[in-house]
Amino acid sequence: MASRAPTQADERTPPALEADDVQLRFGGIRALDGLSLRVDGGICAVVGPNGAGKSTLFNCVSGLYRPQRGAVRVNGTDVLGLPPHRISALGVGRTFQNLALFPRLSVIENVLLGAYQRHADGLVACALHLRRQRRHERRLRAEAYEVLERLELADLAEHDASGLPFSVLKRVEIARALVNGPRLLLLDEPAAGLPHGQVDELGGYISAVRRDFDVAIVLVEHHMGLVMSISDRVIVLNLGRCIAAGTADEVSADPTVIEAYLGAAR
Ligand SMILES: Nc1ncnc2c1ncn2[C@@H]1O[C@H](COP(=O)(O)OP(=O)(O)OP(=O)(O)O)[C@@H](O)[C@H]1O
Repeated sequence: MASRAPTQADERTPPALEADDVQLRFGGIRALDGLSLRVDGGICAVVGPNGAGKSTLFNCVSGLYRPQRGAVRVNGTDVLGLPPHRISALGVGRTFQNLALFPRLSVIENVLLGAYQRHADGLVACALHLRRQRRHERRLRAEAYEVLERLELADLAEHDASGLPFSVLKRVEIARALVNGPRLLLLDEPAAGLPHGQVDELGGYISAVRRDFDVAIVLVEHHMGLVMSISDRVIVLNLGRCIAAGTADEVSADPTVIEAYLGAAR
């Protein structure tokens, strides 16, 4: 495909995600050590050896951790110090390394939990206005159902999460992360625990979500086959810093990256 010169609109669009000199220490451990990176859109993989700071980065972006220094911007808005539900309302959805679904709730109830997250600061007001609350609940349920339909999961809406295949639960978790219409979706190791044969299918699914929901996706992933096949860009972290960024081919040929992985394996 021929490349085109960036337009003025492109230049004005803030990055989907930007981290600027972020530092987060746990006691003597520097989990993020002056991390800076920029994600403009598409599918961007964040990779790196164990302990590089990948999950810590996600936890800072989604408001679970608060760095001691630096800035994190989502679509140009500074999110540091905001609580998770405010960040969710600003258009950030995420999944977790270990499935965070409630097995005894139905698929749609699990997805609804994602929608309630956006309204966390309005719950008391809702409780005081029950009729309005019921209308509100119906609207959220309709939104959740629509996401399930778009992800071809609507047939399972009333099914308990328990008993569903692991690969389906992964999709339900993605549905929950999409219910608030995020502009940035963080996927934490989506391939973890999947048999090898199902990883390609998951890759196709993530690419379809990116297209159909018009959302920028950042994924932390150890499965290099998945990273190489779906990522527009790859960012490599080591020891809490960004050591390389580029296409999958560029970073996999980068001597600094090879050394970081070999060093971690020694
Ligand atoms: N809550 C915490 N308390 C103390 N140390 C932590 C905490 N969270 C992360 N760390 C430490 O911060 C560093 C970065 O951890 P992080 O989980 O972000 O790495 P990662 O790149 O996601 O690793 P992995 O690929 O193994 O999941 C590690 O040394 C880890 O032990």
